[in-house]
Amino acid sequence: MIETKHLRKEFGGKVAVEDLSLTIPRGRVTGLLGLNGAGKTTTIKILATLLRPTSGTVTVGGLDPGNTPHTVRRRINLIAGGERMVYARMTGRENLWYFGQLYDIPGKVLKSRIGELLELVGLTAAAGTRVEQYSRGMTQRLSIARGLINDPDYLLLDEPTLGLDAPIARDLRKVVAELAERGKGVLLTSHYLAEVEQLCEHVYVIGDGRHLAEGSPGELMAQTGCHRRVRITVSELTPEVEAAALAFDDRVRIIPLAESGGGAVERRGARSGPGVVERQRAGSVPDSVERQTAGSVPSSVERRGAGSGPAAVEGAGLGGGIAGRVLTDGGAGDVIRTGAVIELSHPGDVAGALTKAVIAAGGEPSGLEIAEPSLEDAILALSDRSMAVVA
Ligand SMILES: Nc1ncnc2c1ncn2[C@@H]1O[C@H](COP(=O)(O)OP(=O)(O)OP(=O)(O)O)[C@@H](O)[C@H]1O
Repeated sequence: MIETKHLRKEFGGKVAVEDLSLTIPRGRVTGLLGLNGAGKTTTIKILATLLRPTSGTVTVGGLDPGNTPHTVRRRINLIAGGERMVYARMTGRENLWYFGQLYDIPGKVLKSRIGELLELVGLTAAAGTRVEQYSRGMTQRLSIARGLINDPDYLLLDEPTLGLDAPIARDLRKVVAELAERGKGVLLTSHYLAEVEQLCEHVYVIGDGRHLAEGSPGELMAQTGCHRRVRITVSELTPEVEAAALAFDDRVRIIPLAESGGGAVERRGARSGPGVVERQRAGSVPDSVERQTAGSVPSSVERRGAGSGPAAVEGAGLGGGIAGRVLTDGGAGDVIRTGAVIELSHPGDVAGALTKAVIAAGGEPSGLEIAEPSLEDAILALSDRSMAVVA
């Protein structure tokens, strides 16, 4: 395994990585996540022996790269999605041959390995074409093959699918999963969190260079209180419906839809989180907006207090076509309410039971939306907490 203990890296006076201890075993994909500037690339460069840590230790299969850099470099390789790592004037096969020779791989072994790798990344037919004629996806796949040319035990992937179209990224993910199945230890950083959820059994979340949390994606979501979110739209919110919803679970949030007037009021059950408080006049643009389509994972997630639901929703594509503006505010005196979103973040499968409770109280649901919890929610919640600590 690769192990770091109390890793620290300073650039001048700037601390990029602080007291970071990680374990990257063989046979699985380990994720390293954090917001921009969290220290991911610095960490990966240290593991790839491109940077020396200021203090702390790194071992690769028990070996210290500081003492045996050549041996360690034969056992690891790095693929950085944002960087061109192959030569444009050479063909795919020539690139692999060139990089293979840098590792002193005997000709016969290298020839058959290149054949296998071209096959693995789907470039056999394009092996004789110059890379300058490759598409971005083909170049990226060649970079993966280049990263495997020394048959490393550990592969460090820094944003490997950066800028790739969905189908190409999907193919690459398959290759990465297969590599782990074959026993390679993979460390992955990616801003595509769905990719991380799909590939990683274990994820480290870092912020300001420090360890914030670790666990499976599911565990991280549970740790941060990110649950599946059910939203039921009712075209008319009566006191009975409101009471029934709040009685169903005290985490329920009632979010009236303002049809006219200067604002709306959000009410929460006793256990709901604090959320973000915002005021807004009719017709103005909200500061933070979350948009999502029914049943989808949110495409953008606003920053919010850990564990709380969204504080602002506009045009949320709820079934029934009701586009409502939802705000938090203290006074509801001037609000004409015509309907509401009844929202509940809950670990269980409560959509059916909550809908029944609403109907039993005389409510008429016009839309149901279920949003699965996302790793993005968890990262933002963890990072928000760390920012709060730093501030
Ligand atoms: N060579 C350098 N000199 C000075 N500061 C650096 C250097 N490299 C990184 N940093 C700083 O260290 C911190 C961590 O940077 P790093 O690139 O490791 O973060 P990251 O998590 O990879 O970010 P991103 O997601 O934006 O790529 C940042 O504040 C960055 O500005």
